[in-house]
Amino acid sequence: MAVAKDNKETYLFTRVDKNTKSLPVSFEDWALKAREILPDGPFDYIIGGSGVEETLAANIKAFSRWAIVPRMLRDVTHRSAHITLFGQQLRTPVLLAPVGMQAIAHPDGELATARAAAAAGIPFVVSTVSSYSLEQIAQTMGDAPRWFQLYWSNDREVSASMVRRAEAAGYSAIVLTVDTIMQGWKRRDLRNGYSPLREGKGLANYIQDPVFRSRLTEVTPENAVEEIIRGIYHPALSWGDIAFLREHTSLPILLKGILHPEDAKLALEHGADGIVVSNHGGRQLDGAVSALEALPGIAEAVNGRLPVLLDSGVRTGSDVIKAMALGANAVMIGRPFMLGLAVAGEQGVASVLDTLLGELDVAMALSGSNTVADLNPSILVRV
Ligand SMILES: Cc1cc2nc3c(=O)[nH]c(=O)nc-3n(C[C@H](O)[C@H](O)[C@H](O)COP(=O)(O)O)c2cc1C
Ligand SMILES: O=C(O)C(=O)c1ccccc1
Repeated sequence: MAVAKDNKETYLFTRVDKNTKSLPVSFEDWALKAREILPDGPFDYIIGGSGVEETLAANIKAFSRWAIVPRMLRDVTHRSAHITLFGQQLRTPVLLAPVGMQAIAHPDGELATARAAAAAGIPFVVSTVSSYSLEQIAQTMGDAPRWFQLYWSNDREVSASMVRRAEAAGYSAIVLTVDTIMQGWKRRDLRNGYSPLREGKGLANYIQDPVFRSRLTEVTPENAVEEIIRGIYHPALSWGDIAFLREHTSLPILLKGILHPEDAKLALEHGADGIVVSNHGGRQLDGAVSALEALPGIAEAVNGRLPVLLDSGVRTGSDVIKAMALGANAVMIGRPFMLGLAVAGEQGVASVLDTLLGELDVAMALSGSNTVADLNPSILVRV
């Protein structure tokens, strides 16, 4: 078959012409490979959810309850999935969710993820509990887009200091995670006796922080772990704390972990610039509503007044389309890229992204969608 090299429409054919056998092409296949490579502790930590993993399963099932009703004969030659988010032009509506302690998957951890994200032009949301410091990660990314995820600290000055550092290092938004005021109940980790935080895999940002350091009598990994654990679980977090954060940064602030439409309205009232509809990938409150089920009610409550992102269960290009059609302005993925990282480092993350974006492009074409504006409820049916 004659196949033009740079022709987008022949994406799949050119791909099949290449050797596609070397790396997995689905979430399930990446998970099988990662299972072979990783010890039980890290594998279960990454793949697992809380409780009986009801919400973890619900996140996936929710996507099957919607079907795309494709439109035909719409000339999709010049389609594009680009979006504008906080003034930033992005070629796709996909971001890498904040995932902490990435050295448990691969020794290069966030540095590998950052390089793959930068190469793909996809924003990387760097976690507070990353294995490399936010400055080191920024250095590998040049001008590529990056956001910083904040875990609130009991010691507000530590939070303020981290946000200042993120701003100085070229991060362009702050994602405050509000669903992790304590750790979810994770049976797998209890069974394995595994705590990557305790093992010191998430210290980098703290150890580098001048305010945090000033709180320790002696800066040792052991002391740092104890101090982090004292500070990171913060059941007293309340709407009043958003004002403090607002005073300490001029960057857009997103609240991650919103599931109730009333909380979406409160986020607006308290000056948030965006929200992430998320149940933390089914890792926090088991039995919680799936993110996709929560989305339409939240989109309605927000009514276009601020960007709504979604994560938890996005696995395929069609999933991206469904979330966008139900009101998301962008989506984030967590476990999919972590499995790629575990199996093949930077190349693995790059491959996961390449597959997802390829699927999204084909799904846009076959659903008759030229731009993200075509991704609206008129192309979905509840099944
Ligand atoms: C291993 C792991 C670590 C995570 N660490 C963080 C974190 O540090 N901060 C945060 O806000 N969310 C964290 N999350 C949640 C993700 O940001 C995201 O909400 C979730 O992975 C999305 O669901 P998905 O894995 O089904 O794509 C973590 C998720 C995983 C799997
Ligand atoms: O594992 C997680 O999902 C997570 O978000 C987290 C929270 C606190 C410390 C380390 C990771």
